[in-house]
Amino acid sequence: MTEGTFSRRRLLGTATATGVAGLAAGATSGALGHAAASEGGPALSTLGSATVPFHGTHQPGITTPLQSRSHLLAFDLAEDAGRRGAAALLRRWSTLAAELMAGRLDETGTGIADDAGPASLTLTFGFGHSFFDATGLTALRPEALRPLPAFSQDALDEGRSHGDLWVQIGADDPLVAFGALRAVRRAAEGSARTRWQMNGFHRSPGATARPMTGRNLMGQVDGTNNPTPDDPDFERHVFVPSDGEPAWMAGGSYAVVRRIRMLLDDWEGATEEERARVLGRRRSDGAPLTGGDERTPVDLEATETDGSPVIAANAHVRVTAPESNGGATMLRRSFSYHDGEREDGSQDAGLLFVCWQADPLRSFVTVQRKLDRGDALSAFLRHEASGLFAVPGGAAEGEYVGQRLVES
Ligand SMILES: C=CC1=C(C)c2cc3[nH]c(cc4nc(cc5[nH]c(cc1n2)c(C)c5CCC(=O)O)C(CCC(=O)O)=C4C)c(C)c3C=C
Ligand SMILES: [Fe+2]
Repeated sequence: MTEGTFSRRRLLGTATATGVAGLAAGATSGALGHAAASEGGPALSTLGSATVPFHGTHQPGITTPLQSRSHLLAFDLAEDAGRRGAAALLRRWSTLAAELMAGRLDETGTGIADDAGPASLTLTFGFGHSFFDATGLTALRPEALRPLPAFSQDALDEGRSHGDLWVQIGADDPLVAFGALRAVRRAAEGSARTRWQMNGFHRSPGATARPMTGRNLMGQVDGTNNPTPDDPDFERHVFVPSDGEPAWMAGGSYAVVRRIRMLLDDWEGATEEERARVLGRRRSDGAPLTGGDERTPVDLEATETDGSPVIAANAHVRVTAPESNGGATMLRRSFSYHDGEREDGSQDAGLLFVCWQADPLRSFVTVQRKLDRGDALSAFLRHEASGLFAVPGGAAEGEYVGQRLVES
């Protein structure tokens, strides 16, 4: 993370955080950012002033610490847009993203984010399976983008699934995120129409007494066993290598997006023991049932005195562990959502599950197939929408995202 230069604003400090592991640093700086407004000028806290670079090997919003607000959007190209229209749109979006992420928020043209800093704003762009037919680029569609298989527990709403283009917006301020959303939509006018939009949230930096892994709406500590950028195999698991196929995906990654509703009344009606057994970890502090604290590795071999496994055969952490899936690994970067009440009075709430990997067949599909066959947590979940997107590598200075594809 770097600091941008703001001639119009006074910065109160700096924030440094890189990668998912940097969440703690971001949270701490946010907490310190309550310093009062200085006389004669608006107070821009370290939370507001934090910037994430747009240009680089990888797109932002993948290893960036989770922000507290997100908008996920899919677009379908206008019928007459074609490859040329798509290229022009990607150029407009990239210019916009670079400006907004650097803190030039007046570029939204809306006034919504006036007075705010970029608040770790990120914009990430991807291509769905249908993009390639719509633009005549079918020959360049990656093998890895073939549609996900149907899973027995899927109840997918097609209107809220898939799409030619995908945009992920994240920011630590809701007005900044919404301003970016309006600007992204406006730039698409005439070239693409919104297919679906989902709005997510996560804990605000500084909201906890000490930086810690966030919780989902089931109250579980979620994200503990994510790979981190310091892991020697992190790049290999998450990003397409520089000599990978197709060449335009070098430095890119594949995002699987699933809208997973939680049956919160059922979950909250279960005992604490049952909830722990379902996951294989204690809900209170995220520690594995085999002992230690949140960071202690789960011991999948441990048995009770009667010989039964401490971590049940269908416990979520056993079913999803790389050891149970031939090493399959993904980076989970999910947001919670809440869209009010359903007709039956239950909450329309759950997880906008987003995971990142170099090979979705090897990672997400392998694990989801196993979950589909027998995962205790699945009884409390409903998979309602799905998308798979090829997210190209980051743009170099002077380049736009996806240029290597649409100009090849
Ligand atoms: C196909 C992949 C996965 C889906 C879908 C999924 C849904 C899902 N998970 C939780 C809550 C937790 N998951 C946890 C661990 C975990 N989950 C997956 C994969 C999927 N989860 C993996 C690969 C792992 C890590 C396994 C390991 O190596 O130990 C945890 C435990 C804490 C953690 O490590 O993050 C929780 C909690 C929900 C609520 C959910 C759907 C809504
Ligand atoms: Fe999980």
